[in-house]
Amino acid sequence: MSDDITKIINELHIYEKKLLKELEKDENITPDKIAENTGMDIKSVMSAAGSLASKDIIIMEKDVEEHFQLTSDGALFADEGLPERRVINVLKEKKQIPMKDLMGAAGLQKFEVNIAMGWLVRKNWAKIDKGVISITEKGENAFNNLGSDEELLSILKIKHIINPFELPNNLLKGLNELKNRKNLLKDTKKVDHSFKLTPLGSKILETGITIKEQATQLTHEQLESGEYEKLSYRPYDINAESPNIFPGKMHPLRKIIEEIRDIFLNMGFTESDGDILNSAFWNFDSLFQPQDHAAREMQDTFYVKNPARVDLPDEELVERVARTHEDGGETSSEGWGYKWDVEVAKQSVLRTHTTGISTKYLESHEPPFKMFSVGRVFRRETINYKHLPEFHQVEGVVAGENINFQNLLGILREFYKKLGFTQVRFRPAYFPYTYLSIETEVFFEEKDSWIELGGAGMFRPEVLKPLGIDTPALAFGLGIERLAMLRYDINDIRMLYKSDIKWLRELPLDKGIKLD
Ligand SMILES: N[C@@H](Cc1ccccc1)C(=O)O
Repeated sequence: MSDDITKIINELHIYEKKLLKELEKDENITPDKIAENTGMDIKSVMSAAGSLASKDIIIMEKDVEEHFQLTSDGALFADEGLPERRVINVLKEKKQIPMKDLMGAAGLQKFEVNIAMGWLVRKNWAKIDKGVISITEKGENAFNNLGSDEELLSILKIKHIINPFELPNNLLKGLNELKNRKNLLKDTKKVDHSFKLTPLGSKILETGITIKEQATQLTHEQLESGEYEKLSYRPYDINAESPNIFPGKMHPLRKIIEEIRDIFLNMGFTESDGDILNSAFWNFDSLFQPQDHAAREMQDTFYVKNPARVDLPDEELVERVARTHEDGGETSSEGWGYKWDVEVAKQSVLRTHTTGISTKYLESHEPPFKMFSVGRVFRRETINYKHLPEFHQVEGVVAGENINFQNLLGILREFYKKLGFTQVRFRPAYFPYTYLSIETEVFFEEKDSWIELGGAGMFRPEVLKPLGIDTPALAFGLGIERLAMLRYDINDIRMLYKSDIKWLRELPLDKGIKLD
């Protein structure tokens, strides 16, 4: 216990100690007096007191004192008498006054007439009948006797301010009567604080507190001379509550993109990128996607008006691609058997996938290589909880003599495993540019379902040959937003783009399955 007390004392702020010392000298000391004695300002006294109270060392008591003063109407009535009194003074002799003569007869101001009549009747000092006011017996008696309200009024006239607790009962009655009248009194409330030691507080004082100046900021000299060793320091309460701080951090989508980049870089891939504004040639034609393919339709693809056409690469390459579309060119394929149109290939589009980056890379690099790329893609989708017209893909291509379908499955499995998804499966799919083609799905336990995350396959010779590649090449293009939704447990893809500050602040970025 005494250990605890010492600990509490050690953690007291110097202002708290000063306040306690003052209380030790005089247990009825006021906050103002403490401020005066210690040289602290009153705010510091009150906050030290608040802090002591929160630690149960003192109790803060609040005394609210109410005082009453006269308003200007009140002061007028105190000087001249209440309006009904002034009427009685005249009625005592006249016995009756016609109502219309009241103002002149009793010397009332206009606003006092109604007040006088009201209270004459309420106090039963007069009766009104057919426009004539006549005095009652009670009124006769009142002539010589001041009411308690009037007595209080005359006291207020001299004292100006009174505290109800100081009044005897009869005057308290008078106060209540005056309070019931409109506009005669105003009250002011004064709050006084007083401090009482709790048993813990008394114990602390018994143990004894010493006030030593404490070092708050060390100077270079104090450190150098070793003086810091002799200074006294106030210990910190490391369990004290602290405000929440929300430092800047990476956006969750950016975070997962960075993770994905790390994974591929660590797997020995080279990063590449491409333009968002692309020619249909790179986006579609280089991928052996026929010019009447459904994916090229206006309702799926954003065609750009300005520039409406994009320059094509060198003519020989274009020619090789054209021939492959028409009759298979140098490949053993028969092609699509239609007349290829260079104008269609020149159309400018917002890339619908990142696979065009891979064909461009294949065209300008010699295998063997492993390339990946992360980028935004655009499709004409109606916005809903699952779809956005722009999203991210991670694209990859691996080309070399011995590259095969097994390698593709292995790379995909490895990639998802590193991201924390261990159950991956592949389903047959179709893309015009790959054979074999697959869709990859990962199993998401919390939803107990398989979720489709992207396409992959072995590039067809119709793609590779015109680009000058003679080795096999595997390729994949995987959605990133869906992975982010699984990782951060959100059901609506829009959350990733909404800048919901509460969600962003509270989301733990390291959430997710731990990597090995
Ligand atoms: N480009 C395809 C994915 C894919 C990439 C590479 C090979 C096969 C498929 C898509 O957008 O879904």
